[in-house]
Amino acid sequence: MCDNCGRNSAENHPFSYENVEKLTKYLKERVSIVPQIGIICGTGLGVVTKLLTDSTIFDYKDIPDFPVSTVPGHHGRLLFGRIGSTPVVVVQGRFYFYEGNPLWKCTLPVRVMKLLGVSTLILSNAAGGINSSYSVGDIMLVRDHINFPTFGGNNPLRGPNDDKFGPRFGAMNDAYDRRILVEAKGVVKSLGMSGVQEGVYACIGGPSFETVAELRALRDLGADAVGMSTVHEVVVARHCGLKCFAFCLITNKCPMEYDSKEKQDHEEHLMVGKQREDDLKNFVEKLVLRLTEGNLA
Ligand SMILES: O=P(O)(O)O[C@@H]1C[C@H](O)[C@@H](CO)O1
Ligand SMILES: Nc1nc2[nH]cnc2c(=O)[nH]1
Repeated sequence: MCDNCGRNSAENHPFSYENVEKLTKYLKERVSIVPQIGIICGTGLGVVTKLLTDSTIFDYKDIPDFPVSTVPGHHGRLLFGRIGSTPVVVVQGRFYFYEGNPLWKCTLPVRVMKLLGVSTLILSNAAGGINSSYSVGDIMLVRDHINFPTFGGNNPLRGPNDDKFGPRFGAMNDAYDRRILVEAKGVVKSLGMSGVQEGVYACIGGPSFETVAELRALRDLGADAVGMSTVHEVVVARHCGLKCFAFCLITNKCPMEYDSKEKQDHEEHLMVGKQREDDLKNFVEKLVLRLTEGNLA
């Protein structure tokens, strides 16, 4: 039984194929673009929306049955448009577990994107740097993740499985598409971008940041960066067969020592995003172009 809504089957569940289809129909009736690539913007990373031409914008509050965002600095918009000639849909404003949302709701936009026609998902986030060689403003290409909420059973796929989206049990050893990662590294090289890393992203539930002991434990378990999002979306995206690529903007160095002067602060994270805006915009633009040209999207 689903402990979020008390239902025993996927039928009529708010995340059921039929209900997501209904929600998607509302959008399809109002926009002619059929998006190929979906982009989820992390905190302070909304600059990607400036790349769009031919755009149609929906506020979440105007889409029937769509959740709304509550986090400061976050828009709540779904944007359709083109980057170059590639049709895309951009989710600007996530839904977080720490806001009190069940994980199926946090990940609803992923299923909506799937039914809109998306085949590849680009996800971004703001994250704290755990790896001691990382600096504020670095970009980390995600090789893999550690999904801590799932260790405790908090998985967005918990509850009745809707086979129309994907199987009950799904592999996650190929969560991040290797070929897209290679292309992304090619883009970094061609743009001459500095401060780019590759590593493992760990997700904790938030909203409180980590203690020093927690950060040391994360480091010892193999995490290079830590945040509060992305992994749930990747789980749901892989379940319904979307290819995934993710990157983090390292907005702060995590305080690994008790006398550390580093302090995690949401407002500062937003500012770091602003400082790296141009690089991030160019990176996403070139990546989308390359994926389209190489038939990888
Ligand atoms: O959407 P992301 O993962 O970028 O958001 C992170 C996690 C918190 O919402 C916030 C903390 O500054 O940024
Ligand atoms: N959990 C977590 N999320 C972040 N988002 C941006 N920085 C951080 C951080 O240091 N920890």
